[in-house]
Amino acid sequence: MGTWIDISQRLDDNVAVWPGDTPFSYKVNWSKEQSGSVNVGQIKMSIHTGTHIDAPFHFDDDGKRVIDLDLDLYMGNARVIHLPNKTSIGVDELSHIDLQGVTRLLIRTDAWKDRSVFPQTIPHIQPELAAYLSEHGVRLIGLDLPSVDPLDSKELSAHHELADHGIHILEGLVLDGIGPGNYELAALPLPLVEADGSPVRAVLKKSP
Ligand SMILES: Nc1ccccc1C(=O)C[C@H](N)C(=O)O
Ligand SMILES: [Zn+2]
Ligand SMILES: [Zn+2]
Repeated sequence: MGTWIDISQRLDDNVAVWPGDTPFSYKVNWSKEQSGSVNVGQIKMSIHTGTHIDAPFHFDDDGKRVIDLDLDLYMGNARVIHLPNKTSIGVDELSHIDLQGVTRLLIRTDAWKDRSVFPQTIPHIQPELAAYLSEHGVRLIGLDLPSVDPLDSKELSAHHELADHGIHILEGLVLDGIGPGNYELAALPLPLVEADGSPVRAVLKKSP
């Protein structure tokens, strides 16, 4: 036992939230005393808090909602790579890495140091990387960051280019201490019918 490693952010009042977005809250809305039998909780949060996936509807009004996403994207073999101290991540940063057979690519940047505060700047994905990754068969990109674009971006070019190349986005991973290599990943979205994304519980298991 204990072979699955949790790579998700914990969800409590300390979780960092996109500036201006809905704060996270959990409360017992109907206590055992009130109901006579059970504590019944309620959560309120932005979908883009903690470890989550973006559905294309997040940045495209005509894009797929969470319920339309292929679950195979979020379960199966994944490659973890370590790219610390970058200001951005593009083809140059990945040129030394053999992506043969990599469907799910998780990038550990270590750039978000104190996860209780929202970062000021992050290394972003260069939009041109999308075509390169799709040529190599990548269908999911995951990062230990709250976005694939610069935090002040309005165009969200990387989000759009990735989606246009059939690459789905997993954000807010915790990859501290995860060595580069091959793993099994599970990070399933909730069956939210209309949503623009979903919180996930992301876990990794080292492949033999
Ligand atoms: N939560 C937000 C609130 C307001 C404005 C943007 C956002 C985002 O999350 C966008 C971000 N670029 C993203 O990676 O999805
Ligand atoms: Zn998001
Ligand atoms: Zn995003």
